[in-house]
Amino acid sequence: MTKDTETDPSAEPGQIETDPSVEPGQIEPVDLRFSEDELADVRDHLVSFIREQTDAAGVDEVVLGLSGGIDSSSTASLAVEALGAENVHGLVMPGAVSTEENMSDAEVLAEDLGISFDVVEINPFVNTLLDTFPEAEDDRLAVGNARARTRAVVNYLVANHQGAMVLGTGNRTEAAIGYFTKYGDGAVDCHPIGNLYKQQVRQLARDLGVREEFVTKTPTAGLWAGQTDEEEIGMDYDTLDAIIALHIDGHVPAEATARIADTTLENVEHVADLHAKSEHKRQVPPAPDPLF
Ligand SMILES: Nc1ncnc2c1ncn2[C@@H]1O[C@H](COP(=O)(O)OP(=O)(O)OC[C@H]2O[C@@H]([n+]3cccc(C(=O)O)c3)[C@H](O)[C@@H]2O)[C@@H](O)[C@H]1O
Ligand SMILES: Nc1ncnc2c1ncn2[C@@H]1O[C@H](COP(=O)(O)OP(=O)(O)OP(=O)(O)O)[C@@H](O)[C@H]1O
Ligand SMILES: [Mg+2]
Repeated sequence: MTKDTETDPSAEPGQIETDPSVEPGQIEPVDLRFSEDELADVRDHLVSFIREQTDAAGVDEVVLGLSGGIDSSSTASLAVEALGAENVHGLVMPGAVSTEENMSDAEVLAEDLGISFDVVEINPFVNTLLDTFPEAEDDRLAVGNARARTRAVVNYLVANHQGAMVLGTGNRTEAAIGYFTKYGDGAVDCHPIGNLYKQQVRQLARDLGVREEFVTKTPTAGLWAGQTDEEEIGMDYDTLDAIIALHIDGHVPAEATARIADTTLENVEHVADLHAKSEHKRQVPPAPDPLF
């Protein structure tokens, strides 16, 4: 969408900085970023949320998986602000398809934050599963989800043993379309950034001082070799954010959403379909109403 500086208050100089990822002349995305004051309030709010959650659970510590990606980097940074570095523990869990770059970035992030971390190789666990069910070996989704669920087992082993909570790293964009593994990366005690769209996560990450190369790297679930979120979902995150904010959360009709987001009606309908089909992932598993 091209910005109308006459009518768009967010385009006024000084209020919101230009997104450095947008090249001059490139179409600007629907801008969901906070103003400076809003961002400061949101950051405080998320830090307070982590304190409230740990207080309510009666724990001092949190653990979380560190993937080298922006979601875990931002969540870990918020946790350090909320609880202090000594109360945050990272788990770096390489598997058969993790890249060395991401795994070493995860360690760099932990070192930047001054938090303790373990490196846990998940291959032996996943291989044991595949030795038992060799017929699943070529099913990249089933195996990829097993990787995500193995990481959840490790998170909870450490959290139980240390008397800690497991912090989730899910954001609003992923939640809205069910882009997470049920009982994998979705198996956590709370999601501090769970109501932020991806572009707001990027904005917060920069504000928290996360390294720019971590903020701008291509998001990947890392479930199979070469996987990227945007390729699997079929559109870029800025478009996805816009469709979710306008159509799913804002109830703007589909055709108006396509116009405002400068995208196709097919993309809007695809996102609406993903949203509807993933409702079960955002709910507690159902049981029949009691008859008596
Ligand atoms: N209506 C319904 N009510 C109750 N259950 C329903 C259901 N529809 C499907 N199911 C069940 O749900 C299960 C399928 O869900 P699930 O096992 O999660 O699997 P599924 O959603 O098929 O795959 C996970 C997706 O999340 C992506 N992901 C995973 C992990 C991390 C990230 C990331 O961003 O980093 C992304 C991954 O790339 C993939 O696209 C099946 O058991 C299916 O039968
Ligand atoms: N190799 C890994 N080691 C430890 N944790 C992991 C690993 N891969 C995934 N995770 C956990 O699963 C979460 C979900 O992955 P997801 O890709 O959505 O987030 P991210 O990697 O932090 O950010 P991005 O979306 O930019 O890739 C991660 O934030 C992290 O907590
Ligand atoms: Mg990732």
